[in-house]
Amino acid sequence: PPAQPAASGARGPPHDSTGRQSARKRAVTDFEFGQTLGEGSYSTVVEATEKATGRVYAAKILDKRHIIKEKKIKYVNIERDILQALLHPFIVRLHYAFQDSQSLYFVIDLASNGELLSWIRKLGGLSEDCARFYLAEIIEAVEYMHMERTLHRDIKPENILLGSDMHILVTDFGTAKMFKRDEAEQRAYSFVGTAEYVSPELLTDKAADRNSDLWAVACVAYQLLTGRPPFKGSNEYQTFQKVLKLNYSFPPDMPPHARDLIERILVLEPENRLGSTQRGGFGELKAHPFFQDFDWHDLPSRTPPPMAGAA
Ligand SMILES: C[C@@H](Nc1nc2c(c3cc(-c4cn[nH]c4)ccc13)C(=O)N=C/C2=C\CC1CC1)C(C)(C)C
Repeated sequence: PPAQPAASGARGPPHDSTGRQSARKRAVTDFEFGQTLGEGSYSTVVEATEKATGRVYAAKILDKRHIIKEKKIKYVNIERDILQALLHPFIVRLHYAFQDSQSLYFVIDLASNGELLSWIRKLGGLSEDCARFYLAEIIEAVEYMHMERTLHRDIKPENILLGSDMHILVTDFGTAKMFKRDEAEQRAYSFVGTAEYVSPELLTDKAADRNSDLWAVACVAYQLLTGRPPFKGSNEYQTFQKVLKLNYSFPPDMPPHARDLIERILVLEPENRLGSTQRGGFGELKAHPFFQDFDWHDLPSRTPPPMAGAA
């Protein structure tokens, strides 16, 4: 078509042939890549500044040859589809996806305050108020994923990031599972998460469901307060043994309500966990005495408590 006259004023995103509004494609040349933020098993996450706007994002860069060699194409497509489908203030958003000859690029929200794990390690565990606030945000994010028929399957403090406003941003959906609308079976059999957060049923009959994410949330709750996960062996096998035998203990200074909440979730039978699907979901978690007087209304617009260490 003849060159379009330069439109005056701001133009909305161009319309493609079907007239639908389509976000303009981006390319590698639209960005300046900066420091490495994190390394995944098949990816590197780096800072990425969009030249035209100065906006700073995170770019997850995957090496195509490596993905193909390791037969991970399916996981890459799953992650892209799930990131595009999940829209929630506490979940990272995919802004653009493109590729060049050797890499795939996902341009994502930058979580400029890094991984929750770093804060837990730096402070040796959070104050009860901070732990309560961040556990509440994690519960909301996981409850939303489950309502969208998605299992995360690898919830852990490394995958819970903090934005510039210090609210959480859940990430790393490469091993998540999104069930189709009509898919009756809400159990997934193909993946085992990280040893310290994996649920017993995953180790015995490999079947993960929402109650497996719930188990991981309880492990994170324990770690928020104590600075370490409840099940930790000297190697992965030892850790698995501790999980299967429910072999963990609380420090004496564990706040009683927090101990009660975690004890009621770290139960071997998935359906008997507080907050399990069979018991009606996360509502009974939110009603637990640990959250007494906690205001669950509109968490994204609340100011997080100043990050503080356990007393
Ligand atoms: C968990 C992940 N680490 C990370 N993934 C992402 C970060 C991120 C940022 C920092 C950070 C920021 N400031 N200081 C550290 C440290 C680790 C990060 C970010 O900002 N935005 C999106 C991310 C990931 C998007 C992914 C869903 C596609 C691994 C370890 C797998 C690389």
